[in-house]
Amino acid sequence: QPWSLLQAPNDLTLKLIRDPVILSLASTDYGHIVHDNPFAIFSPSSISDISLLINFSNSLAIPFTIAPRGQAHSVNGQAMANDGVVVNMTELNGFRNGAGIVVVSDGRTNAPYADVGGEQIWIDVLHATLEHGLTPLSWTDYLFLSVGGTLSNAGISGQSFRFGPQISNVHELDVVTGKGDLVTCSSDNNSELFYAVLGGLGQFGIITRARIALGPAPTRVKWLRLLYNDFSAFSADQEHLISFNGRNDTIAADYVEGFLLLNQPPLDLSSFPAPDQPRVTSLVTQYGIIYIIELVKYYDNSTQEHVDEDVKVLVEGLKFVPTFMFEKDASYEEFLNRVHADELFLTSQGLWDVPHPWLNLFVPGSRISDFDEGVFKGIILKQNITAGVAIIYPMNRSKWNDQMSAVTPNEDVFYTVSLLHSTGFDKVEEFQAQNQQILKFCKDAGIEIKQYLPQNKTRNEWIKQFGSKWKTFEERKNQFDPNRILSPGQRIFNSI
Ligand SMILES: Cc1cc2nc3c(=O)[nH]c(=O)nc-3n(C[C@H](O)[C@H](O)[C@H](O)COP(=O)(O)OP(=O)(O)OC[C@H]3O[C@@H](n4cnc5c(N)ncnc54)[C@H](O)[C@@H]3O)c2cc1C
Repeated sequence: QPWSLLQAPNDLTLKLIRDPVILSLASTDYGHIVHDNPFAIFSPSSISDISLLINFSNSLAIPFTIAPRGQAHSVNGQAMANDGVVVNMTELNGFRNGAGIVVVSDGRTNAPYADVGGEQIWIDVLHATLEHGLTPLSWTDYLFLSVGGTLSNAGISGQSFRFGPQISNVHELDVVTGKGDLVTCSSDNNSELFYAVLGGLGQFGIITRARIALGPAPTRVKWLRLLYNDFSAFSADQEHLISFNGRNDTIAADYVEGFLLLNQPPLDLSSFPAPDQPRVTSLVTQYGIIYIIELVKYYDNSTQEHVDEDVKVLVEGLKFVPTFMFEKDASYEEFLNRVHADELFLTSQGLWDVPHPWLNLFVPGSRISDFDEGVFKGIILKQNITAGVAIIYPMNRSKWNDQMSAVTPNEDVFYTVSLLHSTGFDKVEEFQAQNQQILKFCKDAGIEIKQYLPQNKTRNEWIKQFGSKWKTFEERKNQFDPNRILSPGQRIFNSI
């Protein structure tokens, strides 16, 4: 009943924007595929404004839906609210009435942390913590994402094998629940809400502050790429690299990811040194598909002396194609913020704000070779549409906490596979059809994948996605958002 909003108390009405231009901005996202029109945008100037809005919705006979919008870097309308209200979280930052970013370190006894507003973006968290010689431990590849947005999913990158996803690096949260209560929660205090919200797809409450674990910041990185023509050697080496974790942290890599290089236009080799590009091209042409391990070792003044030796030990015995190892040295920030350079370039070419029919999957380690055969070498290589950026790397399930809402395959090692397509508006359906084909292949082959940043449509698909966690997920919804008003764009409790 969105029109009831027009009878909202004055102090709320003033912050509800119905300007058509602003409304249209909130009806799109990084995917440019789904367009849900909100009734209004809400510009909170304090955290209690969010409580007021939720309380008002709950007071109505038919409540309206509410979607917190971080950076809207979702690709399937997850931060939209059709005929509901989109909360522009960024306003909390603008008015400086949110939690801001406060770094706490007494330098001696307690482990350092940062108290960060849910609306803050990770690049700002990085800058604020680096000023203290500190850094969060777990990252996403791209840093212009909001803290509330990534914690509602998991927040994964090449550091996850070692430190777990970002949701495993949070000590405490402030959350405005779907009942309008502002609650502080942690693993010891209101733990049900804490675990619900982490990976909870925005279903239980709006994160207004997160206490993030920090560690000493390195200053520089050794950044390596190793090329493989054989998938089993590639995946065995990736799994070998992530197995150092916990066994020998001094020589363990700090980041392990992987990419595909496919013999499909456009073959972008700009990240390889110019003199090497011809021989990389020959390799790709010869094999059709090349797998790349991307590996990083951090260092600083105190470890500079032996970092080269550490890297040598790390790559010893790895089975990449001889001489196809590329190494560079970069600052820690340049490495972490690497995707921003691509963003600036793509924006300058008009290729950033285009449709993104992405598919992100978690694949059980025991079936990753079948996935390679059926999907990479099968569906993707054989079809005549370009793969975009294809990422693949393993993670250790032991670093995930099963009490949290986030779901993973039920194996010690599982892989994230991200097919990050960007395309013209006329080609979206072709990519969506390919994504469906991949999901069908997994189903038919009995590969028990989980979607990351899930895009399920039916209730049954959601039940399957959450598996044994579905019952708890549903109970938590009843407990914290009984009127089912939060984040309707995920299409979970309003699915068909
Ligand atoms: C270029 C690019 C690179 C990416 N790389 C990675 C990566 O390496 N690793 C990774 O894990 N992800 C990655 N992502 C995905 C990204 O983490 C998610 O899409 C995330 O949701 C984006 O954050 P956001 O602030 O844009 O969230 P939004 O899209 O604004 O919101 C996402 C969901 O969270 C809800 N939400 C937003 N704020 C809050 C809050 N404060 N409290 C509760 N719920 C909230 C929304 O209602 C919505 O349902 C990438 C995305 C892009 C576009």
